[in-house]
Amino acid sequence: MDISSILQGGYQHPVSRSWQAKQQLTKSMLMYPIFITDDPDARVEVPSLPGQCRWGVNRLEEFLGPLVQKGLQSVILFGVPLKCLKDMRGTPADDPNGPVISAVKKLRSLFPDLYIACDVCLCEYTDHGHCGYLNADGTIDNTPSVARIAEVAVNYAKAGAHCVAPSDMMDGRVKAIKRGLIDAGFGNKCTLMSYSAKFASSLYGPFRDAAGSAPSFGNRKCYQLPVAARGLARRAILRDMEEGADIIMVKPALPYLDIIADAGQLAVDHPIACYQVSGEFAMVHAGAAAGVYDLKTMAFESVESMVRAGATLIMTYFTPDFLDWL
Ligand SMILES: NCC[C@H](CC(=O)O)[C@@H](CN)CCC(=O)O
Ligand SMILES: [Zn+2]
Repeated sequence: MDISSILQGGYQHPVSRSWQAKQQLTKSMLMYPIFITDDPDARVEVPSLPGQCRWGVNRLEEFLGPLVQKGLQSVILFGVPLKCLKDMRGTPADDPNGPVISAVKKLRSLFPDLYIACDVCLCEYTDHGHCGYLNADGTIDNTPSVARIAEVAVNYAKAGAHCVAPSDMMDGRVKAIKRGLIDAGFGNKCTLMSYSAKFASSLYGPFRDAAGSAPSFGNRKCYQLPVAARGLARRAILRDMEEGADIIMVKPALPYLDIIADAGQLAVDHPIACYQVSGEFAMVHAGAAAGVYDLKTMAFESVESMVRAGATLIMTYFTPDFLDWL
């Protein structure tokens, strides 16, 4: 046999196999999405998201303390207000006493080294459940939506967030947020992580259950990207880079590894993030429960594919598990 035919000698041992990955998954690459509700003492399990809960601010130390001890380095907050009065502009989004701003302040004091990102969107706070303002005909009214998203982002930065992450997909929101952060004196203090290539995926269901954020009518196909739209994703990534995004995110992740790879080539000097969304997480659990594969093995296989595609920051609900497994 020709010498060039022999590859197995390079990975016959677990140690030499570990060297074959260009980048290893590490704890610092994991950002944990967490749900904060407006009952301060709540701990409410989310049936469609195995092991995940909606937490009240008074329970955050009990929830995150052990994870911080195991090496948790970053979280991204999602507000789940159940007692607020939702309206067409998403007024509760930046309520100074609301779940997100209260949690940012609490976490900053509890865990000074924890990196705190805030998802910025209106869908959890609008009475219609869309991510922006609506025109009378039900279409997105982009300009006022962008102004409101920027206002919410700046208020999260003022509350102490290290990062704001607009998941709304309104056109031009990155530039508006960046301008707002600069004008408020946070341009050099708060990271802007943009959900640049975010697709109108069918994999958001469990999240919408958890957050109560499903649109009351229609869908998000006029502002989230068409699932087959590689060109639009590339254009959105380039646009957000130009508008001042510090981190570029692709979402969902596993069905979009090609987009993650594209992002790494287009935004070669930016960190590339990806979000293993709720439906992906539920799928991995469902397959394991059905006996198709071992849960831990599949969790690693799915997330390591995102690392291989070029992601250096991964939002995943498996974060607590990986803190034990890594
Ligand atoms: N701002 C929209 C929320 C959005 C998807 C959606 O409901 O359209 C995601 C949160 N950023 C869902 C994330 C997930 O499914 O885990
Ligand atoms: Zn939204």
